[in-house]
Amino acid sequence: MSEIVEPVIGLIGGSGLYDIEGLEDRQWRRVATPWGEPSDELLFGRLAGISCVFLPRHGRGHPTPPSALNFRANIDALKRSGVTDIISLSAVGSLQENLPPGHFVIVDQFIDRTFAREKSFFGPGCVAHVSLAHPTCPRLSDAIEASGRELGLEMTRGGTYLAMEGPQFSTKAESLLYRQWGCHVIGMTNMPEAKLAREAEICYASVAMVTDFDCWHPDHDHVTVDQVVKVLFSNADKAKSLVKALIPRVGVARGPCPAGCDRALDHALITAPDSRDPEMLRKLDAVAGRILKAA
Ligand SMILES: CSC[C@H]1O[C@H](OP(=O)(O)O)[C@H](O)[C@@H]1O
Ligand SMILES: Nc1ncnc2[nH]cnc12
Repeated sequence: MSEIVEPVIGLIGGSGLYDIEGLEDRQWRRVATPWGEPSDELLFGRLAGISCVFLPRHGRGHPTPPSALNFRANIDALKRSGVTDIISLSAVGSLQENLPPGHFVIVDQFIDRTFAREKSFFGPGCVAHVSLAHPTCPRLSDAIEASGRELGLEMTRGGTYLAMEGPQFSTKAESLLYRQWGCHVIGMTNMPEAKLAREAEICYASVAMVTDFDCWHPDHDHVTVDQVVKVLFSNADKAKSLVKALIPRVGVARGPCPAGCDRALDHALITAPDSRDPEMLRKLDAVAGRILKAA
């Protein structure tokens, strides 16, 4: 693959981010998927002439908790809409002293402790195993870092996001354990989102915006939603500036992803062509269309 691609940027807005300002030709549209309903309609528009698609992760008004999110429908809907790059914007708790509320972390690793979610597009009738050694896209993360530095945001490049099931926040014992594991931030949503983006061959990067110190810190109150929401709004303003700066940087026509995110399925399918379930293949039309059409 050597062609030049015009990126279509997908933005997944987490808690506190239910809209994107400054989009031209804005249109909220329902996108149907074989995996069910996404969290909400998708907002289509252009920013600096670049095509963007925004999805509020929990829906407008935040009706949907983390465990009830249809992650497969969300990622499929973005893929089906032509999205090449996903920037996830998320509220997180901090597990490190040097990452205070208001700080942004460009996540590069995850530990997935979620257990009540559909985590793959593949399954009986079409089995695939993609690599997740490096679950985020370095090219996209470079662009986020450059834009964040330009804006003077307090930002750290690299960090491990502990994905918990929720909806309750962690116990102190859990929080201390995750610190021992070397995790930097904790949230409830980036998994299986990042896994599914990889299966769908979409570059994925995550901006984790710290709202609290979870419950491990001896000098801070334990996390509450009130406390999170207080910080959320100032984080959301910074996130909106970041997005505005970032889109022209990510949106330039470019070649294939140097890390291979856009070719993740090249060596992942193991089910022999004549053992594949046609119904399953139909559902995979958007996610794995590139590779299935070539087969
Ligand atoms: C309102 S605090 C807990 C909530 O916020 C985070 O969600 P998101 O990543 O969509 O910003 C966290 O993971 C929880 O779902
Ligand atoms: N402390 C925390 N734990 C899990 N998810 C969060 N989102 C924001 N703060 C959080």
